[in-house]
Amino acid sequence: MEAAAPVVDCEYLKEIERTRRDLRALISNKKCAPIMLRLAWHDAGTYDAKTKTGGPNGSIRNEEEYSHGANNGLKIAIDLCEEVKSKHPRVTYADLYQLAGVVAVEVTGGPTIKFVPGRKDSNVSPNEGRLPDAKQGPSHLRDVFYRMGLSDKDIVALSGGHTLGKAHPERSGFDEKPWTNDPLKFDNSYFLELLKGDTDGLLQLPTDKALVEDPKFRYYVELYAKDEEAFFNDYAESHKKLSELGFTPP
Ligand SMILES: C=CC1=C(C)/C(=C/c2[nH]c(Cc3[nH]c(Cc4[nH]c(OC(C)(C)C)c(C)c4C=C)c(C)c3CCC(=O)O)c(CCC(=O)O)c2C)NC1=O
Ligand SMILES: [Fe+3]
Repeated sequence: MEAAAPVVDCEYLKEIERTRRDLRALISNKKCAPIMLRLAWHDAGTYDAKTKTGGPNGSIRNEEEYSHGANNGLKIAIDLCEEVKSKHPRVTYADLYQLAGVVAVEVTGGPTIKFVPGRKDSNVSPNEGRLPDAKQGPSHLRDVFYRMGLSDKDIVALSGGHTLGKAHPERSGFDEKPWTNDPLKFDNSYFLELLKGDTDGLLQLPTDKALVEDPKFRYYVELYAKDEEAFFNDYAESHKKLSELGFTPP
């Protein structure tokens, strides 16, 4: 059942700013920026541009969806967001999760991303299998991200979000390793590590390695490794695009 879109009036905008402040405190105090960023992507990354289904609509809060294999561990982030939601009930889950992703990037030193509120919640969860499979390569990445309506540049820029966090064997089966030496600092070090190749103690998924194997992807990896400002600008643009898939700002 589709809920109504929120009325984005002056009061809603003030509530969004109060929510942003609470998210800044929560994410800083609990050092949970990586999992909050992953939650925001996993809600948005189900979008299908052809059928206009899925996308940033808060549906990941439903057990049917957070129980999907690719979402293992995200109930932790959903429960942390519930603490904020209970203080700001007017804010939709769809807006809350995307605002959490924007704040997660900001508090770890990444680019400021302009947040446009107004997403409506949906209780309809897409079937499992819309998020990319980390064990595959370039053509799979293109299949999944093109389905969302995103580009090669978006794929590489968004993968740079792996500058934060680490894998957890009990969630994805990968070794408990970060991608970079400072998993709580948002910077372009992920791309420098990709070009270095394997380093003991650091993680590179097959989909990460795909970015240096494919010449079109590699062009952007080399650009972002040498120019952090170019990465920040492109990341901010791709992050906003992903967080607004299927959403027409009021
Ligand atoms: C491009 C393909 C891609 C794949 C296949 C992917 C897969 C992937 N991402 C992460 C963790 C993971 N992912 C991310 C940001 C992230 N993830 C993501 O891919 C999507 C959503 C499309 C799959 C995007 C587009 C972004 C962008 C910012 C963070 C911050 C963390 C660390 C979380 C933590 O520390 O708990 C894991 C380990 C989960 C765990 O064990 O806790 C895996 C298997 N990430 C990818 O980029
Ligand atoms: Fe990821």
